[in-house]
Amino acid sequence: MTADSITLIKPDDWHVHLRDGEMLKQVAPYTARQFARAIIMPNLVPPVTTTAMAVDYRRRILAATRDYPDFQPLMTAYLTDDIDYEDLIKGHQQGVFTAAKLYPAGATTNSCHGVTDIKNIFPALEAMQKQGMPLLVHGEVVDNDIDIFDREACFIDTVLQPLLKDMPELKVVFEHITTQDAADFVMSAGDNIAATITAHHLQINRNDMLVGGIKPHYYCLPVAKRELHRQALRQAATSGHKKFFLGTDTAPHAVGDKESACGCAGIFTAPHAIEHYAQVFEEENALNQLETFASINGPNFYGLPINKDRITLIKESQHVSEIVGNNDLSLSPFKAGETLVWQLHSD
Ligand SMILES: NC(=O)N[C@@H](CC(=O)O)C(=O)O
Ligand SMILES: [Zn+2]
Ligand SMILES: [Zn+2]
Repeated sequence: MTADSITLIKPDDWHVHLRDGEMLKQVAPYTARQFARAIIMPNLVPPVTTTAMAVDYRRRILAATRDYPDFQPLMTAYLTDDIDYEDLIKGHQQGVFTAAKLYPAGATTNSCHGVTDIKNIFPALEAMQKQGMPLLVHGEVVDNDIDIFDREACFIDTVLQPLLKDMPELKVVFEHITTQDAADFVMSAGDNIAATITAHHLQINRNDMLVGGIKPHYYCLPVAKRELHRQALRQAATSGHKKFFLGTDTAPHAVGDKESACGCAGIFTAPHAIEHYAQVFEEENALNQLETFASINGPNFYGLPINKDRITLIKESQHVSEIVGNNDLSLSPFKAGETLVWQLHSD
């Protein structure tokens, strides 16, 4: 390993939105090019709630990534108040569902079919706990009287901690954490609790989104917080601690849906995901921890094998396209128009 080139075990992305239809065809190859496996989020319209739907969706993903035949999508179920938990567990046992996702109803994009009260899904959660099937959570409360910047911290106190009291063995991934509160909570919790951290929450704080004009392409949920939280996330990610791993939460929306009077939440980080992370780790003098975060902690938590392939990143600057896609569907990648330090070497 030299300072201008690093080789890593091929990474996995533990939080990805690939969407469907034309969008799926456009975005999936970016993820498949860099990552061996990806946890596929189920918030389609309609959401992926049954094993049969997941099998179909996986087929469409494999078709969209046929140029990368080794890419493995890992499917998740979207939990609803009336989820059929026998089908859910059967899907897990058959190897279709790797995990299940909890969206509090109304918390984020396409979450209107989400769970209105966690008690409604206790039978499913009890069965998951017994099976060792991970629960992935969008950790924000939705109460109107809770400030948007406090919604993650409030979720810990009012939902997550009580849940873990009732189900102390449940495996939980606290997705896309954005606060020091969440990082501290995960550190102090049992080994059954871990967290994903996005590249954008390591790079931007709320000033980047709001100072000098509103930047709709930096708007996502959970929303970026103040600088001290970004620093806490950088510390957690680069610590090498086994509880933190890579999950981009790449969440593409058409440019017109982002640049709108009521813009959608989600940042499209897939095109240069691993390169964004490499930049952060280098800035923190922690490139030697990148492999642990990107390629080892995730599979260890999920109980999956570590990948055998490797990737190489070279220190060679590159320009991020302003727009990708076509006229019918154009997308703005994270850091559009800017220059990146690292480049994924393609053979
Ligand atoms: N992160 C986001 O801002 N948006 C995600 C949903 C989510 O992960 O909350 C999306 O599906 O667009
Ligand atoms: Zn989310
Ligand atoms: Zn997401």
